[in-house]
Amino acid sequence: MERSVFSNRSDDDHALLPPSIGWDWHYTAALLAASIIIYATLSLLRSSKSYDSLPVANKLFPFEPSFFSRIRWALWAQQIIRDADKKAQGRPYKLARGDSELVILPARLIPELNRYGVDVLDSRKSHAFTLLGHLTGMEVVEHTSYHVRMLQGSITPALPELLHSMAKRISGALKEEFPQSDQWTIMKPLPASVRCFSEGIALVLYGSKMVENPRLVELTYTLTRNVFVVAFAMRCVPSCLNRYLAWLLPAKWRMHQDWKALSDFVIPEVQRRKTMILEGKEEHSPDLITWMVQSGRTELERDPQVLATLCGSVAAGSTYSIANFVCRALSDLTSNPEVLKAVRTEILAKNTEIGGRWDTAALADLPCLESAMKETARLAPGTLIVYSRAVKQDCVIGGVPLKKGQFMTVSGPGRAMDPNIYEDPTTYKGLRFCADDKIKEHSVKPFRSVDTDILTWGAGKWACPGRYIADMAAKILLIQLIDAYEFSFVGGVPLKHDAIHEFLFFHPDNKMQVRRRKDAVGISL
Ligand code: HEM
Repeated sequence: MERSVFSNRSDDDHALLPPSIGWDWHYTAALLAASIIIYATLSLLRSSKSYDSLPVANKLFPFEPSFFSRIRWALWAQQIIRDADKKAQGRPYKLARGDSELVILPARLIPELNRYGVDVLDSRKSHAFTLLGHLTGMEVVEHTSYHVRMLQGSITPALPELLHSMAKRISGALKEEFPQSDQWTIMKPLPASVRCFSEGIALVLYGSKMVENPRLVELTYTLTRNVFVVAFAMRCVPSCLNRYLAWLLPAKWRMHQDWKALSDFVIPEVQRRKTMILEGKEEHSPDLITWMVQSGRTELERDPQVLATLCGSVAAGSTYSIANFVCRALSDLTSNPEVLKAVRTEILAKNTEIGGRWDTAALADLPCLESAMKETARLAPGTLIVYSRAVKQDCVIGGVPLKKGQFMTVSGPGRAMDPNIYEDPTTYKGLRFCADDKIKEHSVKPFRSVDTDILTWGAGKWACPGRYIADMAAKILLIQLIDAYEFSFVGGVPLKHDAIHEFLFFHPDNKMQVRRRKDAVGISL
């Protein structure tokens, strides 16, 4: 009997096998059916293990693969949360985000939530999870809040001292990045604003000497951009694959280079400042590195690599957030010329009153600008879900059982668009907070304060620790832009905000027209 050169089986052996066993569609169909049954059973078992009976948003049927929730959330988060809030009518529900099922609690429970410590509801773990810390190089924020403590306890009180040096850097960048012509010029406001704020943030992070290095300032925004590209793209991919697929992204490689470059700047500087302290030659400089070097108590807080990573993570949380906010505020003011006029009149009057000598008290005394900023933040917050926490211990909040390992959060629009709190909530009313009957109530709740109705900064002990910096930096840019420029939309078409996952943003490619105002007084802070 002749044998195939490729096989050592005889033809008789083949005769014993069922014909074309590998490709028979019956077997394929049986395999598929078995997989579906196993998957459905596992899904049902998983959902039967659920400890609550909360309705689930963004899931079409109980055993829908989570990949579909992921993609829908990445593309249509605004619509999903709006519909879910409407259906829930202030009751808790769950949101299938694809990476996990988040329990969405109503904002009225925030006072009760605030009573729990980080051992029960952990913001750090939640931030690291949301921004894929293991892929973006920011995993360390899960283990320490040293940078948060320094921002709250050292940088914020030093802001009056930082005002003029920050204003100088932002104003210098403004002249470079915004057109100087009095003819209408088309430009992209987001990248221009990002560069302005990177100057201010780099000053806060590294101090007045290091900020002179343009590459370090550039890293403040390129690292941020790459971190977010990696996080946004990989949030669309099942968790088990993202560790590998991330390497297909050019942004991931660029991000690695940026982290390395940042460490090369920061680590020697940390060592230098440590040596100065040992030699009793401590320098006074109100910046994050100086304070972190001076105050580190634990091994982690003294580790130069950790300090470099914490600086990078603060940059990631700040530059684009402020720039997005300011561009949305400008776009809202451009759509509402009567509000812009009131804000401009107020700024010019204040400038005259103080003889052009701006300080933090003057910045805090602009009720029309405050109101316009609050209204922009109310309608287009940086993120649709706020107060996100990882549950570290079983607990019951507002009658809802939360289990260790779950994530909980609060819907921002659910509160900020509530018609019981805001009249005509979907309409932009830039001066709503400084109207005669509201000004008293709102003067004690300025833009920078934690306001559990608008939730711009989250709430509680772990609300945004950079809000005072953001408020000051945003006002420095807005005041100068509003004095010096007129704005209009290209083709007269107003700009909308974009969203990816829960993040709302002003698209970097959005264009606006600007021209210098002939009667600008040239405010300089
Ligand atoms: C308009 C600009 C900004 C907005 C809308 C914003 C908003 C937020 C929100 C909603 C949170 C989460 C709070 C929570 O979990 O309850 C947060 C966290 C944070 N923000 Fe901001 N932020 C802005 C600017 C800044 C700036 C300028 C800095 C620093 C200079 C900063 C640093 C941080 C940090 C470090 C955290 C994490 C806090 C933690 O781990 O607990 N942010 N921010």
